[in-house]
Amino acid sequence: MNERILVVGGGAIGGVTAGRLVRAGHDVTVLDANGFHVDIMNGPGLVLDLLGTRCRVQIPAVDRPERLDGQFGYVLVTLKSLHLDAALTPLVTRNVSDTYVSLGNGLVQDVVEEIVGPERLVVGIVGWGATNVAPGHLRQTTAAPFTLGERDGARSTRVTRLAEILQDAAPGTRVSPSILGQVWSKLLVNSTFSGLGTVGGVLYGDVARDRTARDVALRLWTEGYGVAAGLGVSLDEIFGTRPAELVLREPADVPAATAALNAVMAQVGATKASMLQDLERGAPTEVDVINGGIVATARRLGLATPLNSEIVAIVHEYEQGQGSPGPGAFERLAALA
Ligand SMILES: NC(=O)C1=CN([C@@H]2O[C@H](COP(=O)(O)OP(=O)(O)OC[C@H]3O[C@@H](n4cnc5c(N)ncnc54)[C@H](OP(=O)(O)O)[C@@H]3O)[C@@H](O)[C@H]2O)C=CC1
Ligand SMILES: CC(C)(CO)C(=O)C(=O)O
Repeated sequence: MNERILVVGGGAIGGVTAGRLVRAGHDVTVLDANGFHVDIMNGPGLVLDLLGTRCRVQIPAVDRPERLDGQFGYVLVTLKSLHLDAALTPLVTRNVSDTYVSLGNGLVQDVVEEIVGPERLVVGIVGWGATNVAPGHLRQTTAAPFTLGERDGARSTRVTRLAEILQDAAPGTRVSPSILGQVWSKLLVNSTFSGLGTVGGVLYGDVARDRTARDVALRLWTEGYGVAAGLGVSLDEIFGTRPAELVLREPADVPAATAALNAVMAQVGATKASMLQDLERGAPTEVDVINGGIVATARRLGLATPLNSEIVAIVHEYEQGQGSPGPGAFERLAALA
């Protein structure tokens, strides 16, 4: 079995994953569009702050697909959604691999599948967080496994072996027989806490500490949960919590839902949403596949998602330079709730 790994997008998630895999002895190449970042990977090596411990790792890297040689057993797709088409189409044309692993947030597996075809798709989600500090410098901020799966739930040889390999980057990595349940559970986390962290300009944990934001968070979660239920997806446990525990059906649910929310925060409270990081460096965000993914699915199902729609609108305003992240956004959302 070909175990060469190509990581496409050597930023926060891809660069940390590649660095950890190289340190564990795997055959890894990174394809990244940023030539300066690539030169550092090939030269002095990436500076990686791994949960408080700094190291430097050299990683073979190229800045364009024509510079890749041979075939790869796995292509790990760790790109922002806006770059998927430009990055993956040339790889498919060059037939570099039979397996592409979609690891982005939101409903990106659908976009990856469109480009690579259903046979070549493995779906994954990333439980841990990282920050792209600067070219050549990445920081892993929280620890949690990857979860992987075939769309049809099969425990194939390729996904089983990939989970073994990725254990070396994120211990606890596993194969799920219901990966779409995982994708949607993660989507609830991202739409709620990345959505609110981004509009408010705060960490996940700060959303839970702010009374107004916390109240909106539980309503936003409940809105997304209703869409997943409408779709018939059975949601998997995420960060040790069953998604139903954060749902508000009546006012009496607030204490238990708040306790469940705090349990999630105990694991990921230190996270700065990657959408917020994008806004801070003036880059477009992934809001259209995160909160926008929920809105689009809801529309197909005839469901209303006012809070998710408002987050999409607010983030687009910020992207266009109208306003900037701050707690005023929590009040704007609370007024809708
Ligand atoms: N950061 C996090 O904590 C988490 C992120 N995710 C998800 O993982 C995915 C990746 O996010 P993240 O690692 O933060 O993103 P980053 O922006 O840090 O990394 C993406 C990298 O891909 C490069 N790139 C852009 N276009 C291309 C291209 N055409 N070909 C090759 N490389 C390209 C970027 O270069 P340049 O910077 O020059 O554009 C950048 O180095 C996203 O979907 C995100 O939502 C999931 C869980 C956690
Ligand atoms: C860090 C993590 C995993 C939190 O859910 C994430 O997805 C993000 O910030 O984009």
